[in-house]
Amino acid sequence: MTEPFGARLRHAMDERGPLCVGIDPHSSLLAGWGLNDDVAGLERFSRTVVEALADRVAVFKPQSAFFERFGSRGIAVLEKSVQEARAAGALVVMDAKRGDIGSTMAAYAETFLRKDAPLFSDALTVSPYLGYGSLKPAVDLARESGAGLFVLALTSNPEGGEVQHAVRDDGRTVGATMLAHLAAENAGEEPMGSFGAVVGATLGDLSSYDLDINGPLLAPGIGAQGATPSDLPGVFGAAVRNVVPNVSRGVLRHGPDVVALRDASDRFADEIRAAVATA
Ligand SMILES: O=c1ccn([C@@H]2O[C@H](COP(=O)(O)O)[C@@H](O)[C@H]2O)c(=O)[nH]1
Repeated sequence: MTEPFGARLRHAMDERGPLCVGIDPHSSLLAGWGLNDDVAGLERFSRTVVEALADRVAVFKPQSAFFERFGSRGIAVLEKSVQEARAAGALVVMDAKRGDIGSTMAAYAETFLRKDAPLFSDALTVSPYLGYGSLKPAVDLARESGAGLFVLALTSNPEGGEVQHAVRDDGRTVGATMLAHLAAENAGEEPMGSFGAVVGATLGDLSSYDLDINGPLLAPGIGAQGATPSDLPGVFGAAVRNVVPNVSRGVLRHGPDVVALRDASDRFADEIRAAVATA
């Protein structure tokens, strides 16, 4: 029986630190690496990132969009990247942000969370904005497979607030409601539950939100979006121990040189460790 994602993630964070590096093959990055904006360039880029960093980061987060734009051949590269990263000992959070009515959500869950699926990943990002309950098939299959979910709660982009800060009839914001659903999923789990939230590192003081969901908080926004590791304690308060900070372009722009990629990743990892230690 596979250990649940929350436990596997906690061990990986304790061993390697919490940094999550994104695999985001933007066309501008491919160009910056001297690669063509084609499937061969995509493959070279992804393989280089995995080979350079799989022994040191806790988590990779491939951004599915950058692979999907090449159609079936791009998806084949994504499959290979996921499998190589997992085989090398890193956890993989697939950033595909799926969300749909429950019956379709079940098919998305089969795609990423069924143990024998070609794109099986340790966790998947999902959108709850068709209603949290629509995610139930993914929650159920994740539990069965020992996988996890990261539910968009308070996203890093400035436009997110019009939906996520909207106040409901019960006085809670939509984002707070998502956090409360996740706290319920994770109740009683040790060392932490497998159902995480996406909460942007860019958002400033979030002390009006209860981030204590007994699960991981995936925090994009460091680097290219302007947040820094030293912002983390101020944004997350006591919940910072459960934060998995994501950096994509901030690391990837240092490629294709493997040593430079490792140095950039190690620098972010050290700064994050120091910031969390002060909290
Ligand atoms: O709220 C969110 C949710 C997801 N993302 C994703 O994270 C990375 C961030 O990349 P950077 O290059 O470090 O800015 C990217 O894949 C986004 O789709 C996010 O930024 N914010």
